[in-house]
Amino acid sequence: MTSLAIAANGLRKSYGDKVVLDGIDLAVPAGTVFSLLGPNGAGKTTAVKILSTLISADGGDLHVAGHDLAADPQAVRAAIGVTGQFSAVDGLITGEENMLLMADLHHLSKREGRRVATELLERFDLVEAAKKPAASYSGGMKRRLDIAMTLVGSPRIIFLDEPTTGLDPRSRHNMWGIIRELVSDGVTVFLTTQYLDEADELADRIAVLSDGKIAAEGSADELKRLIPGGHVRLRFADPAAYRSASAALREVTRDDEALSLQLPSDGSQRELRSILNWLDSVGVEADELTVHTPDLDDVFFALTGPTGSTSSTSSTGPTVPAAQNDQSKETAR
Ligand SMILES: Nc1ncnc2c1ncn2[C@@H]1O[C@H](COP(=O)(O)OP(=O)(O)OP(=O)(O)O)[C@@H](O)[C@H]1O
Repeated sequence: MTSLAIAANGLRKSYGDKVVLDGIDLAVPAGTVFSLLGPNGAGKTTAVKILSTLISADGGDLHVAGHDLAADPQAVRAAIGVTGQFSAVDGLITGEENMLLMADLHHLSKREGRRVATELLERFDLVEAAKKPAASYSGGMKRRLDIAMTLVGSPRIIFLDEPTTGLDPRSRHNMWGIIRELVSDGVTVFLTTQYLDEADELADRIAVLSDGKIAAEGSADELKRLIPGGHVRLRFADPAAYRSASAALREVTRDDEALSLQLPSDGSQRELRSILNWLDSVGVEADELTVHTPDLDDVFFALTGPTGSTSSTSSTGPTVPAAQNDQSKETAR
């Protein structure tokens, strides 16, 4: 038994001759947030539907909550919750009735069902609205109710398919708080989203799906380092220090007005140390050093561009004297 909540090896799915998932591998450690990113139609929902037993895969060795998806889908279903584009909320009945219905589906006793419903309605700030028809709820309230309903069965793994699409910024932030709380309770969250800032905020690991394959996978920081564009900016207050630094550094981008120099860098600890050592060795002190990494938008566009996967790995080190620029490209964390 592994500590992976979700493990997929060679997950395949086609519709007719359209290959949607072309043998992808996923490994989601228990108690973490994993985000599957991809453009429209990339296959995110298909992956969620397969892993949550709603549809079957064409191939692959798939385990969720330690159970083989093909051999024991019932056990998988008992361990998971799914919320997302296909909402389970019934608008004709009240929020409370929706919750109690869910409790019935999970075979909770009347008394236990009431207790769980009350607790979750409180937790999701739905007490005031509990006796009103769910159709009258705002988008954010409906999403909260949807997640509350999912939690009635105390799932250890939750699939959230684009949980904040269409929500206003405040509701999105509320939802992020809810997701963080779930994870702090030990729940594993499999999140699909088109919002890169959402993956950046929440996910421990992110996989970018493109053309049926995982184009890249890693933490948000690791992914940002995959593409060129990261740099370190050195700013000087003293024009003389600026001049000596720019004379000594080769291939930097100079900004004579701002007295700043820009060096290509992946922002890793090793590179920063190398830059700092070099500044010390030439006796120059910068007044400000800032690290600029590409954001996830840059990564997303580079990996899922119009021509498909164009993964490129930056091998540009800081432009420090060659003798000191000997660090490998492994990440510092
Ligand atoms: N039942 C189906 N029959 C045929 N094709 C399908 C079916 N379901 C999905 N597809 C196709 O599979 C591809 C992946 O769809 P999917 O809904 O998984 O993408 P997605 O990444 O979730 O997209 P979005 O962000 O738009 O929700 C799309 O090209 C879609 O048209």
